[in-house]
Amino acid sequence: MGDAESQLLESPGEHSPYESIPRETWSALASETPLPLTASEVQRLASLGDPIDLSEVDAIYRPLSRLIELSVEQQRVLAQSRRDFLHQPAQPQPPFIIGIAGSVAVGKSSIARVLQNLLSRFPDTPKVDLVTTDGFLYPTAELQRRGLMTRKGFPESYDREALISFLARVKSGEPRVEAPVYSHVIYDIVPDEKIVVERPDILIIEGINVLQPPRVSSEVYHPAVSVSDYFDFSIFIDANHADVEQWYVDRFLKLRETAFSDPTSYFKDYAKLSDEEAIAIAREIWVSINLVNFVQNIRPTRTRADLIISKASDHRVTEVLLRKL
Ligand SMILES: Nc1ncnc2c1ncn2[C@@H]1O[C@H](COP(=O)(O)OP(=O)(O)OP(=O)(O)O)[C@@H](O)[C@H]1O
Ligand SMILES: CC(C)(CO)[C@@H](O)C(=O)NCCC(=O)O
Repeated sequence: MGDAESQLLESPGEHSPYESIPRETWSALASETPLPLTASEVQRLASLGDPIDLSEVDAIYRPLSRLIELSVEQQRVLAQSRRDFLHQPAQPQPPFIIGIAGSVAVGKSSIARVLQNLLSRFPDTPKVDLVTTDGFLYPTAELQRRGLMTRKGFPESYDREALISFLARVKSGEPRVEAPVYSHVIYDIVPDEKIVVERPDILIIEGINVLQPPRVSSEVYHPAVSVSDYFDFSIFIDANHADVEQWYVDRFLKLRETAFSDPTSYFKDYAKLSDEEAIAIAREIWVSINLVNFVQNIRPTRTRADLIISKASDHRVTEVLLRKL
């Protein structure tokens, strides 16, 4: 996409496909949003250990859960009208699929877990499953075979066909679909561990690659499917990349005290590093791998999302861009 084209898409204005909703306007919606958080739900959310401040959950993510529920309700009404028109019998509603994209360490998993909780409070969608695309990375042995160990997270490091087949099976209403599981501790796919998806009302799929366009070879267009073809709603989490680098380094330091100290950890040698050494290594990995991937492959997918959430350096949401209907 050329510079002028992406600017047109991203800057709010009459030709932009997005409307910009500043924080104050968005958070004011909380007072009109049903299902205020009860004391026990606040406790349940807090006990999950997610870093998102509970006042932020209430002000930003609770209105977002309502906005998403509106789409779920509308989709069910439309599906019923279509079946009536086509004289088809009633059928179970396939899962509503939400994609969450954004840089490594931008906070996708934290937001996804909070949304999973909030969405499951609505009577129409009690069963909300969450899957991360990390599980669809090729196992380390395969990445090594393909010479991709320094390209983890880049489009070619994922088994895209397996991911698309997983989504196709979930969307077609298969009763039981399995996804592989990735561990940040062993830095690899966990052998014999699977996450099982059994006809949820909503599936949230979170990962840096979920809005990647279909892969086309050479200049020739040919039929291709993209992961996002299965999405009913998509979200891009955006932040200044210098802030994300800091979050990445902070998480690396935290992991050094916890996961990296595990003797099975791929990074167990990092547990012995001084703060300064660990920070230097984290920055080096960030600059040479994750930042390059962000600039080349992740940020360009921003304007494929239905909703773009912008976060400030303290993780507070500053603006929401919503695709116009
Ligand atoms: N709202 C928040 N408030 C404070 N800290 C946060 C918030 N969201 C995320 N973080 C912190 O930022 C870091 C990255 O968050 P998280 O692991 O959720 O990101 P991610 O986008 O899922 O990353 P990856 O793609 O690498 O799995 C973590 O250290 C997390 O604790
Ligand atoms: C697993 C991914 C690709 C995405 O979560 C990421 O966390 C990652 O491992 N990136 C590779 C470089 C690094 O170790 O940060």
